[in-house]
Amino acid sequence: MHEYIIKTNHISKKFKKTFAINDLSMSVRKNSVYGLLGPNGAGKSTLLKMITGIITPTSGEIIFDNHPWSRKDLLKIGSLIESPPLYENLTAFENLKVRATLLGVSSDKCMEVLERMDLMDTENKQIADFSLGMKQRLGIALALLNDPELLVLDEPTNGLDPFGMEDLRKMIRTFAVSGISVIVSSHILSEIQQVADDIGILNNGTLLYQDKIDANENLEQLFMDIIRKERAS
Ligand SMILES: Nc1ncnc2c1ncn2[C@@H]1O[C@H](COP(=O)(O)OP(=O)(O)OP(=O)(O)O)[C@@H](O)[C@H]1O
Repeated sequence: MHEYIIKTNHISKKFKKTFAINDLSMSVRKNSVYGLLGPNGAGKSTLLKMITGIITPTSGEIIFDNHPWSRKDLLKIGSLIESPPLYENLTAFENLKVRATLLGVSSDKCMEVLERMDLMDTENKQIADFSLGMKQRLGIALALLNDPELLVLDEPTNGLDPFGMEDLRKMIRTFAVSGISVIVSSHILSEIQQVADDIGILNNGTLLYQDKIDANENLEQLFMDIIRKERAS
């Protein structure tokens, strides 16, 4: 079995004259949670949009499961980037059913992902009556419909209260143990510390650090040191 679900080899993304991502090489281990950290504007969303095919790299290569990334790999990649694409006038189940029909996936699968995201009792509730936390979880349920091998979550806890954050953290951990690798971005260090196996620290489009993280590490100190050093150079 190959060790990495995704690797980027020297990828860059240039918008007009500026590089949002500059010569970035990262490796995400299979069945792990990779926490992508970086201050606002560091390039986190740009990187995740390249992995999920929303934008194309200006240069470099993305390797998915040991072969060059192609659009058909999107069938194995689930994502929640920015806000979840939900129809406010439909129920949770109906929202799932729309995507399931497109993917040729059964109604049973819709129920399975609802259960997995702890939304069983809300299947007939309209999205307009959903809390932000429920919407985020439904967004992830949508991303799970095609049984992805990689789940990409861009700041999924944004705007959630501490309970909502904790719920989501627990769910993210269950993905890694059930064979779904996860990339999750955040600028909240404690969030990432509690959920990630590995971290990458991004600043100004450059990956400054990538390594395993354990619960005892002072991530805040590490993050501040790395970013300060970079800003001083
Ligand atoms: N479509 C675009 N056109 C021009 N510049 C862009 C575009 N998308 C992103 N950028 C620029 O690229 C840089 C990185 O932005 P990006 O949104 O990837 O950062 P981020 O780390 O996700 O930030 P945040 O934490 O604030 O969401 C920023 O300077 C941003 O202004």
